[in-house]
Amino acid sequence: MEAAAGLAMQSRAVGAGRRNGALGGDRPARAATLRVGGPAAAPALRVRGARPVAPLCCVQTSRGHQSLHNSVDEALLLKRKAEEVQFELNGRCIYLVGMMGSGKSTVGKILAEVLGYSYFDSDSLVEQAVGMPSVAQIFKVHSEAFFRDSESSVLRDLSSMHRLVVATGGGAVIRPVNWRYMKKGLSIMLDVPLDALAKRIAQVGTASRPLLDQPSADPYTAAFTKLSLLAEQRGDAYANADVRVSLEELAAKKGHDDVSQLTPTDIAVEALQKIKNFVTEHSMASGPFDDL
Ligand SMILES: Nc1ncnc2c1ncn2[C@@H]1O[C@H](COP(=O)(O)OP(=O)(O)OP(=O)(O)O)[C@@H](O)[C@H]1O
Ligand SMILES: O=C(O)C1=C[C@@H](O)[C@@H](O)[C@H](O)C1
Ligand SMILES: [Mg+2]
Repeated sequence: MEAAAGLAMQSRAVGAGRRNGALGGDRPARAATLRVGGPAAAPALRVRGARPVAPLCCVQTSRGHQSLHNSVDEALLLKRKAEEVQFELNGRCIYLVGMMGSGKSTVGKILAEVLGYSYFDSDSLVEQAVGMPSVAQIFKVHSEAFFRDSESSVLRDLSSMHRLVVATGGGAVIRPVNWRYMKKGLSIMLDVPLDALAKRIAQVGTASRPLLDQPSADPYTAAFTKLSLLAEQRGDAYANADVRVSLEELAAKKGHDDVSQLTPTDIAVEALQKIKNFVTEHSMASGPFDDL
């Protein structure tokens, strides 16, 4: 099925083409072939506690001081990591994969902003292609199989472009053909403990996530039970990702008791570090990472 064949995309330029990388890394996303109707504007880069930066003399309490410094430090670290990886990334797209609620959209927007890439959410693109307001409705009116076909078409179309960060649907990993598309770029798996995922999802309810929506159970239990099953079924598929960011490992490295103490910026910084390691190893093993 070709629900997305007429996919109309306008690359929402989150600073696309704004930053320069060498080796053609400043190539703008090729949006001409695709027009996304009603693109969601990416929010400006948000770092925990960051506000329009007031002069330090205006910061009154020591806590405020601390928070401002933390925010500035985090933002600078993020920027430096992005600069380190930009050259070697060479315009290659980044695909975020992971379970529902793992932070693909949140981290994806930060990465797009700091790398000067455009950000897309594949679920939103499917909704636009099909002409329905939600994935839940597509599942209900059509079927999961119909949604999956459309998702593959969207990923195929995106795979011909450059300088994109794509937050994929949680189940995009299950189809081998999708990996053929995503392997044209670099994939990052966000590995989040199931308990943390279920808590995040329970906060907003399960209605927007048709695979988790079981009216008989409370949202946490419904999410946790189904996510456990999906994690077991999809473990191998997620392992195809080039890079894995484990929140448990990152929290331990930073001396936190719990993954909830990690900010999206912490996770984005770690993702950039892992990307850097991957492209460096890849270049050393098989020549420059520039076979776009
Ligand atoms: N590091 C984090 N710590 C705490 N909450 C987070 C973190 N990252 C994201 N969240 C929250 O978790 C929820 C899910 O995040 P997000 O939408 O980014 O995940 P996703 O993987 O894109 O999910 P979806 O399955 O809807 O596509 C959101 O409410 C978001 O604000
Ligand atoms: O994990 C999944 O299978 C899904 C995740 C969401 O992002 C949507 O793509 C849809 O609800 C299916
Ligand atoms: Mg998302």
